[in-house]
Formats: sequence, structure tokens, C-alpha cells
Amino acid sequence: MAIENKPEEEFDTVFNLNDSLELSAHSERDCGKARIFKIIVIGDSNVGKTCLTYRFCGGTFLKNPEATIGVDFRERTVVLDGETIKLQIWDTAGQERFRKSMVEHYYRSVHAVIFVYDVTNLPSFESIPEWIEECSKHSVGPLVPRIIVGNKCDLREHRQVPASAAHCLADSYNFPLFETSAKDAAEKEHVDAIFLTLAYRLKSHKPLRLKQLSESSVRELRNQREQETTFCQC
Ligand SMILES: Nc1nc2c(ncn2[C@@H]2O[C@H](COP(=O)(O)OP(=O)(O)OP(=O)(O)O)[C@@H](O)[C@H]2O)c(=O)[nH]1
Repeated sequence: MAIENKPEEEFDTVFNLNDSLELSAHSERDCGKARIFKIIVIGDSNVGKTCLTYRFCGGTFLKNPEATIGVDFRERTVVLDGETIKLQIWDTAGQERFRKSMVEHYYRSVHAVIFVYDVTNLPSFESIPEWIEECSKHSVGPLVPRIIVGNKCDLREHRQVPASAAHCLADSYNFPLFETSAKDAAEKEHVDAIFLTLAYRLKSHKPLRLKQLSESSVRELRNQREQETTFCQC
């Protein structure tokens, strides 16, 4: 889907997610030195990745999106606790035929990942572990923040994925879960919350020394290193 530049006024909105997290979005004109975070959005074809990113960056529901070819790029600048942050959102193609040739490249130097499934499409939910695996294969480290999103919640009568199953899966990976709708205008702030939660986590993240990592992260890093070593020896 080609990117259409939105008028800057559309980006001047204020969010109040909760008392401790007050966020405002400004036009790019206002930000001299922005920190830049790259967020990649992945999941099966047709789950609504383009519509979700468009809802966040453009503020509206994108009618008649075309299937993404390779990767589309959108960005939005936000101010969190007085700090200007530029979020670069990489919206990837869900179609298998684009994965190998074009998408792989975009896993590089990614700061955060959003996995999307469609709550009315069970196979798209069942694919989430494969997408998570795919990320690990492309060296997206265990400390990269990740979120799982169930989209199309507006289609209540067609739901195939119970919220309880989704929570179970998300908990098993220790990732946050959001269920939302890119289409439902009432969910707009909820969609914003997905991206801004990641932005907030990235902003607050300070480089850690090995001593400061949790035991499980250390174990995960060790395993990863061992696997890499084994791979090299083969
Ligand atoms: N009802 C409903 N339809 C949605 C929602 N989000 C997206 N859609 C529809 O789902 C279809 C696919 O949306 P896209 O955003 O193009 O999906 P995608 O995951 O980017 O697809 P690929 O580019 O093929 O990977 C379109 O017909 C959208 O109108 C939603 O929240 N609710």
C-alpha cells in the first residue's frame, strides 16, 4: 500500500493513557533532535497490519488497502515526558512469497516488534508462534520489546479466537497482549496505546550490564550463544 502524506494537523492529538503516562503527539516540524525507534509489524496476510499502522500514523481507518508488497514505511513523532521520539513503523507483507526476498532485510536493527493476528481467523492466531520463531531466527534478541495484537475485535459475531486463549499464549512468552480494532473509531486510543506502550518501554530502556539482567534473560542469552556456537561448528 503506498503511503499518503497526511496533513500535519492530524498528528496533533493528546493522549491520556493513565495518570502516570501522559503523551502528546506533535508534528515533525517541532522536533529537532528526536530519538528514533524502529518498530516492525508482522503477522499473516490480511490480519490488518496496514490498517493498524495507518490508524496510528494517519489517525483514520484506511479503506480498501492493497496487499503490502515487501515492506511499507510510516512514521509518527511523539513527545513522551518531554522527550521527542520518532517512531518508524515498518509494515511488512504477510504473504509468503515476499517473506524470503524482501522482509528478511527489515528485521535488522529493529527496536521492537508487534505480532498481529485476526481474532476472526484462527489460523492467523496459530501462526503467531511461527512469527515469533522467525524473529529469533533473524537475531531479534530476547530483550527487544514485543507485543501481540488481536485485531478486528469489531467483528464480534465472527470471533474464532477466545481472549482466554490469546492471554494464555501471550503469557507463555511473557509478552503483553492487546485486542483491538483498526476499524472501530472508538478504539483509536487503544491502537495508539499499543505503539506508545512500546515507545515508552524503549525510551525508558537503558543499556544493561549482564549483572542487571534477569535470570531468565541471562539463560536465554546463554542458550542463544550456545546455539550459535553449535551452528558454527557444524
Ligand atoms: N472489520 C475489520 N476489518 C479490518 C480491520 N483491520 C483491517 N481490516 C480489513 O482487513 C483487510 C486486510 O487489511 P490490511 O491492513 O491490508 O491487512 P495486512 O495484514 O496489512 O495484509 P497484507 O498486506 O497482505 O500482509 C482489509 O479488507 C481491511 O479493510 C478491523 O479492525 N476490522
